[in-house]
Formats: sequence, C-alpha cells, structure tokens
Amino acid sequence: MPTAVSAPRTLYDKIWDDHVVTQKEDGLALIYIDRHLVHEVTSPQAFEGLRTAGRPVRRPDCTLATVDHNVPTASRKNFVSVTDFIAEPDSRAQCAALEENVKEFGLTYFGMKDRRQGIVHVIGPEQGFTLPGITCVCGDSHTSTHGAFGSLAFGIGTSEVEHVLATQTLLQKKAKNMRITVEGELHEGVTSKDVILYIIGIIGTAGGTGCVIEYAGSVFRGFSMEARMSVCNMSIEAGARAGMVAPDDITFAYLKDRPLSPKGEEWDRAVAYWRSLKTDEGAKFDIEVNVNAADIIPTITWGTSPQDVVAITGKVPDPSTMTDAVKRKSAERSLEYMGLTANTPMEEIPVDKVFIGSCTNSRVEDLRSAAKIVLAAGPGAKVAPNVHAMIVPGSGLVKEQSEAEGLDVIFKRAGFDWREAGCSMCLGMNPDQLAPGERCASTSNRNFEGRQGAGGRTHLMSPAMATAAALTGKLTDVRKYLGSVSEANIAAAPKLKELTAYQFLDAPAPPPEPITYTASGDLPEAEAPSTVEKFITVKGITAPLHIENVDTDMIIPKQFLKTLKRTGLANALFYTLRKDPHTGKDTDFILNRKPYNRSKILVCTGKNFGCGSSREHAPWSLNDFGIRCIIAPSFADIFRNNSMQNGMLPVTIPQEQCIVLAKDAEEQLEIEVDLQKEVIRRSNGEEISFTTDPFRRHCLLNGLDDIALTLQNKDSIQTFEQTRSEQWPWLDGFGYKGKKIPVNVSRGAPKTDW
Ligand SMILES: CC(C)[C@H](C(=O)O)[C@@H](O)C(=O)O
Ligand code: SF4
Repeated sequence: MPTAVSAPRTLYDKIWDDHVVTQKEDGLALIYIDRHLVHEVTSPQAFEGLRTAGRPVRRPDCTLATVDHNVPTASRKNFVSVTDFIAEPDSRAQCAALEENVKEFGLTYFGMKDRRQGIVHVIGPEQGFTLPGITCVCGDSHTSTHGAFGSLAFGIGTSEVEHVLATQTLLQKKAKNMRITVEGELHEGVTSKDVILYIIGIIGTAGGTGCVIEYAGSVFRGFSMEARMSVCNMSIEAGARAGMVAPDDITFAYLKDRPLSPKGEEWDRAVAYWRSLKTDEGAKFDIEVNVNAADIIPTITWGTSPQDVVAITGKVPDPSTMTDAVKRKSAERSLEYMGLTANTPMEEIPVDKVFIGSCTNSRVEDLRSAAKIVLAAGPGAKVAPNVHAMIVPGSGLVKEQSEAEGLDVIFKRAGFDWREAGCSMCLGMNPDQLAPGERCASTSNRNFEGRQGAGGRTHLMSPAMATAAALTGKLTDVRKYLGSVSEANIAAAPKLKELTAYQFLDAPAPPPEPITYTASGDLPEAEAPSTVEKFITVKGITAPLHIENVDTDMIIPKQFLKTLKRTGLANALFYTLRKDPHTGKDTDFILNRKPYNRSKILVCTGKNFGCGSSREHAPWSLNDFGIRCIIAPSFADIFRNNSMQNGMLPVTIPQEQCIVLAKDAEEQLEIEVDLQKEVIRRSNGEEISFTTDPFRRHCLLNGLDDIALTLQNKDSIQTFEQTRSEQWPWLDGFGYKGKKIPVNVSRGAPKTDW
C-alpha cells in the first residue's frame, strides 16, 4: 500500500512501494502479484508441484490461461478437440495438460475453440486484464510487454509460476531505475520496432541487466498503445527485468470499455489513481540514456543476437575490424551461421520466408501498417515468387477485426498466407518452422541460432519492412514504398476501414467448460517438504566456454520445452552444439569430450550468460547433466533466479578471473566452489572470492523452498489483500458481465457466467 515517502519517486518506485507485503532489512521483499498469465509451456511442472503439495491456486480470479506456443496456425474450420487437431504428440500433450489443469484448479481459460485465444501478451491487454499500476507476471520473458500500460510486468520461471499460483506473491529484490528518453521527430518509415532495435544496438543485450527501464520523451508519448507494447516487449532483449511507459490519455482511451477494465464509478476512481503514476520531478535514475529520434532510420539485424543491428542502408559488418577478441569471434561465428559475407550491402540479401506476427508485432495496427505497404506498391503487388510470406494475427480477435477491416483480402490478393492465431514461427514449437539454411525477414524479437527452426536464419525488422522484403524478395528499405507515387497508389486503393476493437470484444463468448474445484479461501498451513537440493561446496572438472551472450535457446532449444517434467533433459543441453545436424552424431563440443562430459562446473568467459527466454528448462538441463555451478562475468536476471530456485549456484566474477579459471579448466585442473566461505579454490590453492545475495545463500546452503518460506507470511498476505480490495476494488475478480468476485470467496471456482 502507498507509503509515506517524501523523496521524489520514479514510476517504478511507486508501483513497487504499492506492492510490498513485507520487506527484510537486506532489501528482499515479498511483493503482491495482481495479474498472472499462464501458458502451456511453462506451467505443467508448476501445477504438478501444487498437486504434490496439496496446494490450491490462491487467486483464480486474477489468473488467465491460454495456449499459444504449440498451437498449429492452420485453419481451425474442422477443429473438434486439441487431441484431434494437434498432430505432434508432445505439443498435443502439453496443450491437453493445460486443459486438464485449468479444470482441476478452476482457472479461466481461452482454449482453441475460444475466439479470444491468442498469444498471452496480446490477449492480456486486449481484454483489459492488463491495467496501469499493477504487478503482472507470466512464465514468459516477454511479459515486459504489459509495462506499456504503466504496470510492473516481468517474466518468471516455472518455480516462480508455482510460487505465484500458490501464494499470489513473489520474493524479489528491487531492481535499479533506468530511463531511456527519445526526443524529437521520427523520420517517415521509422516505427516503434526500429526505435527499440536501435536502442538495443546502442546499449547491448546486457545494457539493461538488473534494471527496470522507463521509456520517456516525446516519441513514446506520441506512440499508440500497440507501438508502446512493441517497445516494452523487447526490453528483455535489452537485458532489463521490465520496461514501462507512464499511463496517459492514450492508455485510458485504449482501456475504456474493455471486458475486464473497471466500469462506471470504479473507472473514474481508477483513472484518478492511474494519473498519479508518473515519475516525480527530480526522481533519481541509476542510468540515463538519451537518444535523438532523428538519428534513427529503418533498422534490421544482421547476426544472431538482437544487438547485432544495422541500418537497412548499411552493410554486413566486418569482424576483422573488431578489436575485442571475444566479440570478433562471436561476430565471425554469427556470420558463418547466417551465411553472410562481410561488407555485403544489406539490401542485396535475398530472403526465403517472411513472418509477420509474434507478441512484438501481431496486433491490428501492425497488420494495418503491413497492408499499407502492399497498397503503396500498387494494385498488382505480389509476394516475390521466391518467397513464402505468412501473416499470423496475435489473437482470434485481432484476426476477426482485421478481416472486418478487409486487411486479409489485401494480403491474400498479394499472395500472403493468412493464418490462425499463435506464436507460430517466432519460436518453431509448432509446425511453422524454417528449414535449415532458410532466411527469414521476421517481425519477431529474437534472432538466436535455430530459433525459428534448426539452421534457420532470422533478420528482425518492423512489419512494414518485412512486407517490403516479401514484395521484392530481398531485404528492402521500406522508404522506397513511401514516395509520392506510392502515396498515389494508396489514395487510389479502396480505403482501409479502421474499426474499433470494442465490437469484437463484446460478442458472446462460448460457454465455459464445467469446473470442479474444491479449495478453501485460506492459505494452507501445511508446509510441504522441500525438494531443493542443498548447495554447500562443489568440486570437480570444469568446462570452459568462450561464447558471449549464451542465450537460453542455445542452452536448450525449443523442441525440448515440450516436456511435462523437470528431468530427463541432460541430452538436450547445448543440443545444437553437441549434435551434428546431418549425421546426428556427437560433435567435438567441449561437453562431449572427456573428461568434460563429467563437468560439475561451467566457466564462461563471455558476458551475459543465460540471456533470452525465461525457460527454467535451461537450468534443469544443466543440472541433469551434472553441472551445479556456472561462473561467468555476468548473467541475465531470469536465468540467475531460475538457477537458484533449483539449488544451483551462478557465480559472477570479473572477466579476467573467468579467463584464469578457463585456463585451469583447459588444463583439466579441478576447481572447488565453496558457498559457505564464498570462495573459488584453484588447484594451486589460490582463492578467488565472490559474493551472493544473503537470502539466496541461506536458501541454497539449507536447501530451502521459497513457497514454504512465503507461507509463513500468510497473515501479512491476507491483510494486504484486504487493504487492496478497499483501495483498488477493480483488481478483484474478473468482472465479466459486471460480476465481481469478492476477495476471500475468490479462491473457489470463478463464476461460470463470464
Ligand atoms: C517458452 C517461453 C519460456 C519463452 C520465453 O520465456 O520467452 C518463449 O516465449 C520464447 O519467446 O522464447
Ligand atoms: S516471443 Fe514468440 S514464442 Fe515467446 S511469447 Fe512471444 S510470440 Fe510466443
């Protein structure tokens, strides 16, 4: 609840202060979570954990579930059930498991028959589930998207999903405040996607590590909600915990009359509160970055990290000009993977596929901007013969609205493939995938190796740029379509009719599935025994790794995320590096070689280990392989957290010391990591000290389970909820058809009349 703080505060400070349930002296806080989105990939093990411990979901009324990653995007005309429709057994099992879990635990679920189904980060805002001033989490790194509404929204791993389901809270340390200000006028053809790619190019994929970014300045103020969402979405690609934009009239206009937005007198109360959610004059930011809007031109990626950006008018960079050895090696590796030659003009690179979709760019406004380019290209515009171009709306409602506006006709006439909602080719967990060697102009957010399909090559860009590439068959400066001749084409074309979303949102929903649920309103007293292994000391063979930005897609590729278990993932670890794609045989990657195939420790000399997705499968696979400790110059926040939830220790020490340890490792000298004393012992007796968060150290040394610890605060949580209901009544219950579910009754099944 608001505390009496006189010093000027940032937007992040205010939301944080409003959600602290309890706080320890060392700064560790238990924060209340207002909204929880659930999808099929990161939840099965969490529900299993609840089941084993006999714990109910604490706030079904604040939880919304859907399927998105695994769903095929082919026509659903003949859809009967998930079991008939999804051919791939593991995808089918994961979607079926979610259907079972939502029934058992009484959660609201937008399944494949529901027109509101879609990517979690599209449906939350669309429904008004996402609101200003809230805390919002999901077992998905792109939860940062929801920060566009002035909320504190961030991705979590599966252990934390279980924690939120059980307690509606999370243990967190406050992040640093970072502000990125973009002032001035954007050039024609420059979109929100270009702005965020440009920013990541400047600050790098670790630039926001440990921070919550506030996007400020005239450019973000002028952006629509859709554009703000595209920016906040990619905060995670900048390494940040979350990104946010202060709510304003644009935010309120977007939210008004959404199914789950507050109504009537509560709306006025909510808006009055939301207006207070801006950074105070004089508030302190730990890091400030200023960008001049006029410096940005349409931007795309050339490599395998989102920071590998270049202007469309530029050339493929030349690694031989790079002075930093690790960077040079990474760039050489990227160019080889991408099949590119240094100094090739970007506009000369042909593409095989175009993907317009993903939680970054699959909303109506994105699709309109793509359609505008097709119209600008003239009446006979066609997708180039060498290209397969697909457009995948972010939700069933986006699809319906686009069709009512006639966008699908424009696309289909030009030869685009118009699909059903889902994550699709952003992350080939479903049939939409690149074949090895195929090159894709993609509006998604990650260009990691193998991300869109093993051996596939991804260039990130805006929807308008991707459309231009579809039409010409190569990477293209979209501004070529924005001259006076093209404007004449648009003027001559049938008018694009822009509709408002509301009429689509209000149409009746299909009846919900019957729910059986038996849970009491109180948090359980009983503490389940912890399953977390203790970490005291680990001594053994250490594997050296000389890669920068080791992303979680590299640690464990998408096909292994379809498991319903936490174990059995040892062979999946670094799969693409360990298996030859042609022969299926083991490569000579370090972890395949003796004695490193028995490594207990991994030392990485490159920065930003574990960046990218929130998949806890990454630490699970390391753990299964036998690696209990990773030493690196820096870690991505979610990976670090996920590792410690599994009794593993990520140790941060300076890069020079990592290089020393990697040399020891190369000589097969054993290393000992002693958490009690916080030292790393080399075989020559020399000690390198490190520090760990005191609470996490305590949990690791004693093998403690966060949920059991949190449940000791049950009285504080209940008191917090009482005050929350009085202060922000619109946050209780889903409010479908105006029906409110009062707190303390809400732990039963959600009412079935929504
Ligand atoms: C599956 C999920 C854990 C993952 C994420 O966290 O981002 C996915 O959405 C992705 O984009 O890689
Ligand atoms: S980044 Fe891609 S895979 Fe992840 S949630 Fe968004 S659309 Fe889905």
